[in-house]
Amino acid sequence: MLFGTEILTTAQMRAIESAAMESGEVTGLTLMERAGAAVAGQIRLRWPKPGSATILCGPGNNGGDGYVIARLLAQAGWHLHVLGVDNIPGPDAAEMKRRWKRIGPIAPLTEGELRRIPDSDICIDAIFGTGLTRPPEGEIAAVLRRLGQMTANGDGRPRLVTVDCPSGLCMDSGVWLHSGLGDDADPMPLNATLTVAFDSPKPGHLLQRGPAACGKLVIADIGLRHWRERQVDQAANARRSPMLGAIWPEFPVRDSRMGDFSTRARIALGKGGSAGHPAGHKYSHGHALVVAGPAGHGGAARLAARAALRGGAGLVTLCPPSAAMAEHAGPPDALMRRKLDDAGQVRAMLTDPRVAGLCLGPGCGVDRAASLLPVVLDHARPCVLDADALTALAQAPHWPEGLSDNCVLTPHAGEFARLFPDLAGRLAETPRRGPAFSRVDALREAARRCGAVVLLKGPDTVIAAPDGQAYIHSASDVPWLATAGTGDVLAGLIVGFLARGIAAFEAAALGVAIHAKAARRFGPGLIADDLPEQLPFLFRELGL
Ligand SMILES: NC(=O)C1=CN([C@@H]2O[C@H](COP(=O)(O)OP(=O)(O)OC[C@H]3O[C@@H](n4cnc5c(N)ncnc54)[C@H](OP(=O)(O)O)[C@@H]3O)[C@@H](O)[C@H]2O)[C@H](O)CC1
Ligand SMILES: [K+]
Repeated sequence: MLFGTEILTTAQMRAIESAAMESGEVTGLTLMERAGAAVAGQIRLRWPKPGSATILCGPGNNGGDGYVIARLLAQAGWHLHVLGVDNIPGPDAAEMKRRWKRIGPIAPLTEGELRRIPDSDICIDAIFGTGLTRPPEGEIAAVLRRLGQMTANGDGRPRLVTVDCPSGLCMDSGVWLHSGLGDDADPMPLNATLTVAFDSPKPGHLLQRGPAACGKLVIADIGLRHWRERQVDQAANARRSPMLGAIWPEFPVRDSRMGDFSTRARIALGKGGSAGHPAGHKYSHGHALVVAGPAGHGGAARLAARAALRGGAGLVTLCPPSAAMAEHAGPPDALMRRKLDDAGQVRAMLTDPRVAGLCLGPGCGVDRAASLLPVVLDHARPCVLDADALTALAQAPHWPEGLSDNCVLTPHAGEFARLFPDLAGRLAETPRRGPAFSRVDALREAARRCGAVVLLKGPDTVIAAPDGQAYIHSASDVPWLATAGTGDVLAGLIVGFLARGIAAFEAAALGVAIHAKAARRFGPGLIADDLPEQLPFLFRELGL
């Protein structure tokens, strides 16, 4: 299943590029010309009136792209300053450098030179691309630092455009590589207006610092689709490289092999939802249980239950302890209530085969979650474990054993650190070499260890299944989603989808995407209560 597009690691990208060139059907020079033309084209699209540009060219093929851009912008009437490394790069970049030299000079790529030349309308960073393996140091680090200072105000002048990626960012993880020599030796994080990347997004464009560093991300087609599909399929068939996808609902679909988001959502929800059961009974749409906690803490579970209802579960029952029943007396009237005081009562409820999903955690209290958890896990019913259930799980004697792949864990960073302290520790280390340990690496390992689907929440949510399949969902454009209670809504939405019969990995992915879409649709000022109310409109817009 692909929502929108695949994500390629830098190693996969290199392999695809090599396969294309080895086929003899396309040369490296042609690919470089297409890459440079794509960037020059995007610049001219945004700034149609020729202006002034400073182009910084590094020692490898990223620098080669920079020389192509220089030639094409010069031909379009732009006034240019080109700075480059005094080396003999690989043959393609060397040829592009020669072609540029017939048009204009190359000044040394030094901080002093960058200070000397007058400010331009745009600076183009073609220093490092996917070939970066270690932190920039010395003169290049100083250049990058100066570039960061010059373009710190993302909307001011000069604007920063990066070729393939911001230089210094590890494209497999989205973190800046550090020399360990201190701030003055390390480049300042870049803050681009536009990044034009080639063929496919890389994890670093979407994870951690990537979205802020890249600015607007454009993926340019440079004619590698044929080789990409072949390589990705071969790797998947050989089970060498499990799929890493982007859930990118707003992103235009590149080519016909991939369904767009609404098509995928229609297929998934149609399977278990009303489209699949035209004369469906409420139980055929699934019965979800949402466990609530002690009196005074009922809001979180009610939010989750409301989201499960709006998400399309046929029936949702909220299960508070007897002492808290009274506080759940209000709307929605569609919500059933049933008291649940001990593990024996959960066991009795779960003997009903119509219970197709259970949500444990939001507002539950750690002790109560811990007392109910063994029975929930014993029944291996599709479930979402969130919030207090995750804290209880981390303290459980047999953790990380006992889960199954129809279970979704939805930790935020703190809960993830309690569940997988070693993985959280590795993520927190200062990255000194690329490829740095990424959130995708961490989540794949977490899901493999515990045998469940794990979803790490954040502006760059990562979801992984025990077989290694993973998604990145980038929601850096909806910062207003990070507000109290939105996680409870997400847990409820996923359990609603589980109850509809959707498999855990897909239910988690759909839940994350629809949750963010609802926030995007509502806009700033959103509170968690608003999210479920957006769902009917969204489903209608998606044609569900
Ligand atoms: N994807 C495609 O199909 C195409 C990509 N293109 C462009 O090519 C780059 C990748 O080019 P590559 O030459 O592999 O890598 P870079 O240009 O990013 O950099 C490699 C050179 O930089 C040196 N390097 C790496 N890290 C450092 C550092 N910290 N300090 C100094 N120098 C560094 C590296 O040297 P090594 O010693 O490590 O070998 C290389 O000399 C891609 O991003 C696209 O822009 C094609 O143009 C079109 C097809
Ligand atoms: K770059």
